[in-house]
Formats: sequence, C-alpha cells, structure tokens
Amino acid sequence: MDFIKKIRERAKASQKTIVLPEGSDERVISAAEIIAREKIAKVVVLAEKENLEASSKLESLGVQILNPKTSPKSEEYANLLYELRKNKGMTLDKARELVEDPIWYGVLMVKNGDVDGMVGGAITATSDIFRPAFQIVKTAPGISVVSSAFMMIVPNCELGSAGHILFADCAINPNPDSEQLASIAISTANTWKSLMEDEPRIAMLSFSTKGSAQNELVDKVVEATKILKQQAPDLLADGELQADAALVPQVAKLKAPDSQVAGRANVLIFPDLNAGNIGYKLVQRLAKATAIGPISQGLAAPINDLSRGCNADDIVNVVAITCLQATQ
Ligand SMILES: CC(C)(COP(=O)(O)OP(=O)(O)OC[C@H]1O[C@@H](n2cnc3c(N)ncnc32)[C@H](O)[C@@H]1OP(=O)(O)O)[C@@H](O)C(=O)NCCC(=O)NCCS
Ligand SMILES: CC(=O)OP(=O)(O)O
Repeated sequence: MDFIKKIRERAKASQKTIVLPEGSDERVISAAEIIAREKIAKVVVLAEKENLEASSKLESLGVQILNPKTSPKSEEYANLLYELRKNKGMTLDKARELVEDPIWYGVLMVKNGDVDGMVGGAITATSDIFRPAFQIVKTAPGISVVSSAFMMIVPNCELGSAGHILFADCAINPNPDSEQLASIAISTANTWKSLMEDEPRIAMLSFSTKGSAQNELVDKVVEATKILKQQAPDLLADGELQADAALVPQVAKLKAPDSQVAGRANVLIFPDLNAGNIGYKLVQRLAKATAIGPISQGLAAPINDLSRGCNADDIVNVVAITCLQATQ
C-alpha cells in the first residue's frame, strides 16, 4: 500500500475529530467533504453557515459547522485564554476579541479537549497559526524547540526510502542554533519512526562535506552534528554533508566514503529556514513531488499548518497525519 493510502487508513482506524478553522476557503470545504465521505476523521468546520453554500451537503455527511462569533462556548474559551495568558498581559476583553478569530478559537477547542487536533494555514500565514499554538497548547514535555517537517514523495525516484524523504525545518525556526538544530534532528527522526517502517538515516546538510569548506555557517552544522551524536548516540546520523553527498551513492563514495549515512539519507536537516523552505518548494514544484506538511513536531497537542499553495488533497493528507499524532 502506498504511503498516502496507508496514513489515510491508519487515520480512519483512529476516528479522531479535527477542526478546520478556514471554512471560507473552497479547498478546505472540498477537503472536509473528502474526509467525511472517506470517514478519515470526524470534522468540525468553522464558518458562517448562512454564507456557506455547501453547508447542507456537509451536514448531511456529518460535518459540524460552527461560527466562533455566535458559539455558546465563546465565553468559556475566552476565560480559558485569559487564565492561560494573564501573566503575559492578556486581558479578558482582549481574550474575548481573539476568540472570535477562527484560528484562536480552533486552538482553544484543541486545548479544551473538544477536538483532537487542528489543521489551518490554507489562507493564513504560518506565524499566525503557530503563535496561538505556542501560546495556548505549548511544547510537549522534554521539547525545547517546536519545529516542522515535510514528507516529500518524489515520483520515479529511488533516493531516500524509495523517493520518500523528510525535510526539516521548512516552516518554523528562521535561524536555529546548533543545539536547536540537533533537537530538530531528533524530533524529525521521531516523526520518521511514527510514519515509516525503516530506520531514519539523518543528514545534517550544509554547503560543505566533511571539511571541504570552512565558514562559520559550516561550523554551526558541524557543532550540531556533534551535539546530535552525543544526545542520541543510537540514531544513524552524519554531517556536515552536501545534499548530493547525502542522497546519491556515487557522490557519497567520492565525498564521504566512510559515512554510514551519506548516499542513503532519508531525513534531511536544513541549516536554516531559508534553505529548508526554498528547498522543499523547489522539489515540490520542479520534481512534481507531493509535499505533505508542514508536520509540526514537539507541540503538546496536534496543530498543523498548511502551505497557502496547498490543494484539497494536501489538506486531507495533513488531517490524516494530525489524527495519527493525536493517537500518540
Ligand atoms: C513561529 C513564530 C511566529 C514564533 O514567533 P515569536 O516571535 O517567537 O513568537 P512570540 O514571541 O509571540 O512567542 C510566542 C511564544 O512561543 C514560544 N516560541 C516561539 N518559537 C518557539 C519554538 N520554535 N518552539 C517552542 N516555543 C516557541 C515563545 O517562547 C513564546 O512563549 P511564551 O509567550 O509563552 O513565553 C516565528 O518563529 C516565525 O514567524 N517563524 C517563521 C514562520 C514563517 O514565516 N515560516 C515561513 C513559511 S512556512
Ligand atoms: C509552509 C509554507 O511555506 O507556507 P506558505 O506557503 O503558506 O508560506
């Protein structure tokens, strides 16, 4: 069974409830319909029912439609937000205002246990999805930095694990330091283990392979690799590696002949968000890869972002992964 079928089947078996806060977007509505028809998850859509053409069809499929502006839960959520953030300057009035915003309302639904997860970002910038998530659900125990990964599925490609490669961080941390990069690598290895059957093989990417270039940008990755190996000695990880040395066996033989990861990496850790975000979009658009994500890593409850360039199928796939995160 292929990867997408498998995650959708696993989600189906878990029967979680996921809120989609961006009910004004047609792709979100199409995704809600697919999810409900295929019984991948129970869905709550946040929208103004009277302005939603598809409302009767969605409701007949079991999709719940809620308007944060008229919801009976609004006052309860405003109080919850106020209690969680009053020591950071939140007032009750400000909390009441924020609760009317579907993204904040959706995150509060997750925090309150009314749904198992949220997927948004089809029309909302990444920072506006993660800021409320960080402030309200916060990080999972033992996690210092929340990050994200994209599962890239490259057609007709044998590199990685039969064309499946996790890229991180492509959405959250603009310029992680060495400690943070090591932590992102460990989180991404865990994401790989939760989705794939084979072992993660982690490449810490740079524009240098094993000392071929000297620069402080390279030093950051060398240091991150050292920390990663100290903190997670059981993981198969190596760096610093260029992308070709990480992925292509013939290049690895030349550039890093003694590496256990070079030439067979299936997890790529990018040195910063410029590289990660540009890198995933190039592979998605030029190699026509399916890009599933960004899959958040290290939040205390599953809240996931989307690219504003996503289609309905991309949303369904991220919802399926959100259901799997909710079972962990
Ligand atoms: C995600 C992002 C919004 C966080 O920004 P920020 O300015 O640090 O946010 P805030 O200062 O409002 O911090 C909010 C909370 O999140 C926490 N936080 C921020 N980044 C965090 C991270 N990576 N992991 C865990 N917690 C984090 C802060 O500690 C703070 O906690 P507190 O208020 O309870 O003390 C920011 O890193 C960002 O914009 N990243 C780039 C997103 C982007 O544009 N991606 C490109 C397209 S995908
Ligand atoms: C993940 C990402 O790059 O999101 P967007 O395309 O919406 O900026």
